[in-house]
Amino acid sequence: MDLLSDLTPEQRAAVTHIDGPLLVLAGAGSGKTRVITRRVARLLDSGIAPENILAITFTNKAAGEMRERIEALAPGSRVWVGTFHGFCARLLRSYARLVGIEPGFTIYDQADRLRAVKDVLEQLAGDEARVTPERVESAISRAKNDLVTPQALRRRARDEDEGLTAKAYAAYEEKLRACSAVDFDDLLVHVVRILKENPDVRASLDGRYRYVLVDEYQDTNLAQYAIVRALSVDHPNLCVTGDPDQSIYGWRGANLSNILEFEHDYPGCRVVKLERNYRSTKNILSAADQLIRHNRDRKPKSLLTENPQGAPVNLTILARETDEAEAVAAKIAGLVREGEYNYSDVAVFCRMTALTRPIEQALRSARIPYQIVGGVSFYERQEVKDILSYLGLMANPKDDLAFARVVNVPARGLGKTSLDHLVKAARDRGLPLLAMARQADQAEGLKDKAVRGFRDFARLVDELRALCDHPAEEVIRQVLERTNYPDYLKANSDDKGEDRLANLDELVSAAHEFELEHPESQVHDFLADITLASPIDRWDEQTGAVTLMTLHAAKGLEFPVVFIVALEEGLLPHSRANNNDKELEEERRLLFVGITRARRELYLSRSRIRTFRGQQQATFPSRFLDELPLDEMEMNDRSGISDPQYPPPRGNGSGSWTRRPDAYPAPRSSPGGFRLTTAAQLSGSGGGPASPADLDALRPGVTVIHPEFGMGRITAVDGAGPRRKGTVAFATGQSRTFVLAMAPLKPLVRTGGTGPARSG
Ligand SMILES: Nc1ncnc2c1ncn2[C@@H]1O[C@H](COP(=O)(O)OP(=O)(O)OP(=O)(O)O)[C@@H](O)[C@H]1O
Ligand SMILES: [Mg+2]
Repeated sequence: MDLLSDLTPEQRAAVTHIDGPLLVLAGAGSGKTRVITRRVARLLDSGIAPENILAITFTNKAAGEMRERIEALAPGSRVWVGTFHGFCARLLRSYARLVGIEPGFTIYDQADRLRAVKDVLEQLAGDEARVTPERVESAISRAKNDLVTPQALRRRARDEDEGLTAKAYAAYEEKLRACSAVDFDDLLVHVVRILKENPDVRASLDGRYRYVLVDEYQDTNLAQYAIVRALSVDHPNLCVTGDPDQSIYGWRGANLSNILEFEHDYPGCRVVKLERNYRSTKNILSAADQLIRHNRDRKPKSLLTENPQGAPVNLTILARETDEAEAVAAKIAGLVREGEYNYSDVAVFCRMTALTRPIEQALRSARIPYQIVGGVSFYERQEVKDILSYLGLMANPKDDLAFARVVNVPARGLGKTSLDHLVKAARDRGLPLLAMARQADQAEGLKDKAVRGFRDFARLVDELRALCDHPAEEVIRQVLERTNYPDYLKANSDDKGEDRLANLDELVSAAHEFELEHPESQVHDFLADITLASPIDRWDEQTGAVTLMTLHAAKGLEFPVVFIVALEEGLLPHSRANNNDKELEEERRLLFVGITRARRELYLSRSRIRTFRGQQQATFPSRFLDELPLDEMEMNDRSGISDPQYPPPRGNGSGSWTRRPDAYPAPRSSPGGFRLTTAAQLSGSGGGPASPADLDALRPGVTVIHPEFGMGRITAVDGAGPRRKGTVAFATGQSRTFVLAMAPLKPLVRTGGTGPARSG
C-alpha cells in the first residue's frame, strides 16, 4: 500500500520526517493519529528495526487500533504499541529490583488502592479522620504524578488535614511495599526513578527505543514527560502530536505546558501544523469553533473543513431526564429505521457515568442494543474480583489486600474480629498475612477454631501456589474447584446467580484467549493485563450497539451520530468548576472534545427538571449553550415548561452566565403541563426579604432563587422564629447560610399547568 498518496502535503511532511524531534500541533480530526500510524509504517519501510520503535497512545483501545493498522501496513512487524502504563509495567518487570521491588509485584487497581487508603486512614486516625479516603487517594495520586514524595508533602502541609493526608501517603507507601504491590501511578513513578538513578539503564533504553511517538501529548503529566524526555537524549527522534484545545485531564495532573514548551525543550524541532478537519460537517465544526473561542487561555486557531455543510446541530429541551432519555432513544430508533445508520454509528455522551442510567433504561425499553463504556467493568464485579484475588495471592503471597478479600470467601468462619487479631499479630512481627496465617497458633487472642481456619486457608493457598506456572485458565478452574466458589455463589446470590456464574465462565474464556495470544505467559502476566486494561478496551466496535460513554472516554474516537445529554449548569460545566476559570475552561474543552467526535449529526439536549442522585431539581441551561451559534442551529423546546425567571427582578444580571431571551422560545401555554414559576414571579415582588408565605415554604429540600447567587437548594434549617437560619447549596457549588427572615430567598413553587407562561 502506498503510505503517502492519500495524505495532504502537511501530513506527508510529518510522515516522511525521520530523524530529529517533530511536533504535530493540530486541531481535532485533522489526522494526527493517522500521521502517527503512517509514520510508524514509514519508519519500518525505511529500514528501521521494529524493536527500535515505541508508539504510545492514550488508551489501550487506541493502541489496539494502531496495532491493527500497522499490521495492515507492515505485516508481522513487532513494534511496541501501547499506553504509558502498559509500557512502564513491562519495563518495571525487568528492572523492579533497581527500586527495591520484587519482579513478581502485584498491580493494584483503583478499587484496591481505595481499600488500602481506607485501611491506612483507619489505622492513623480511627473514626476521627476529617478527610475522606477518596480525597486522600486523589491527593496521593496527584502527589505521585507530580513526583512529590511523602516527606515533601509533609513539609508542605499547612493544616491538620493536610498533615494527616501526608502521613497517610507515607503509610500507604509502606503498605504497598510490604504487600509487594504498586499502583497505577507507581508504574510511572518507579520508571522515572529507574531512568534517573541509573544512567546506564537510561542510555541503553534510549538506544533501544530510538524512535518514540506519542499521540495526545497535550494530556501527558510530569512523570510521563520525564519518561519521554529520558528516552530521547542521545536519540532525540521524538514525535509528539496533540491539540491544546483537547486537554481534558488537568484534574488528573496532565500538564499542558508539556506540549506548549516542546519547541523550547527540543530546540530546532520541526513543527507541522495540520489545518484541515476531515471528520466533521461544517455545521458541527462551526459549533465547536464558536464554543472554544470563549476560552481565553488559548492560541487562536480556526477549524476548517471542505466537508459538506451537513444538517444543523440540534438542541432539544425536555421536561424531565426521563423525557430526555426517551427522546434520545426515539431519535436513534428513527435514524436507524430510515436506513442511513446502524446502531453502532451512534454514541451518547454524558459528563458522568451516573447520568447514563435513565438513558440505559430508555434504550432498553425501546429495545435498542447498547454498550456502556466505563460503568462497573467486568473485572470489577464482585465474583470476578474474588477469583482474581485468589490468583493475586497465589502470584504474590505478600498481597495482604487480596488475603483480606478472600480469607472468608467462601465463608470459613473467619470474621472481622479474628482477622483483626491476625492483622495485629502480623504487624507486630512484620509478616505478611498469609505467613502469619500459616502460624496462626502463635497469634494472640485467636480462638482454636479460627486458628484452624487460618491454617487451612494458608494450606489451600500454598497448594494452589504450586500451580502458579500453569496456564491461567487451568489455574482459575482449579481455584473454582478447590474453593467450591460456584456453590457458594449459588447459595449467596439472589436472582443474579446465573449472571454471576456466567461471569465466571467469561473469566475462564478470557484466560483462555490470553493464553492463545501469549503462549509463554504466567498467572501474573494475565493479572497485569487485566489490571491495565481500561474500561474502554472492552468496548467492541463490531457489536452493532449504541455506545454510551463519558466525554472523557470519548477522546480520540469518532462517530457518525453523536448525542450529548444533560447540558445543564452543575453537570456541564461540573459544579466543581464554577469558581475556577482554569477548570471552567477545561470543562469547555470537554464539551469541545464531545462535539468534535461527531462526523455527520450532532444532537444536544437538556431537561428542565432532573432527578439526579435522588434529588429532584429544576435546572439551569449550561452556560456553554449560549456560546454556541444558536442562530445556525435547530432549536426544539418540547418541555412544555418555561424557565424560572432569571436573573430575578432586582438582580442586575450578575449571574456568571447570560441568557439570550430568545434562545429558548417558551411555549405559550402548556396544556396538561407542569410549570415552574418563582414566587417572585407570582407575587411580582422584587428581591427583598421573603414574604411570610415564602418564609413558611423555606424548608430543607426546597429549591430557591437568590438574586445574587442564583439557584440553589436548602440543605438544612436551624433554629426558630426570626433567627431561623437556612443553609443553601447553590448551583454554582457555593454553600451559604442565611437568616431566613432577612434573606432575599424565593422558593420555587409548583403550580397547576394552565394559563400563559411568563417566561424570562
Ligand atoms: N488526508 C486525509 N484524507 C482523508 N481522510 C483523512 C485524511 N486525514 C485524516 N482523515 C480522516 O479524518 C478522520 C480524523 O483523523 P484522525 O483521527 O487521525 O484525527 P486526529 O487529529 O487524530 O483527531 P483527534 O484530535 O480527535 O484525535 C479520520 O476518519 C481519518 O481517517
Ligand atoms: Mg487522534
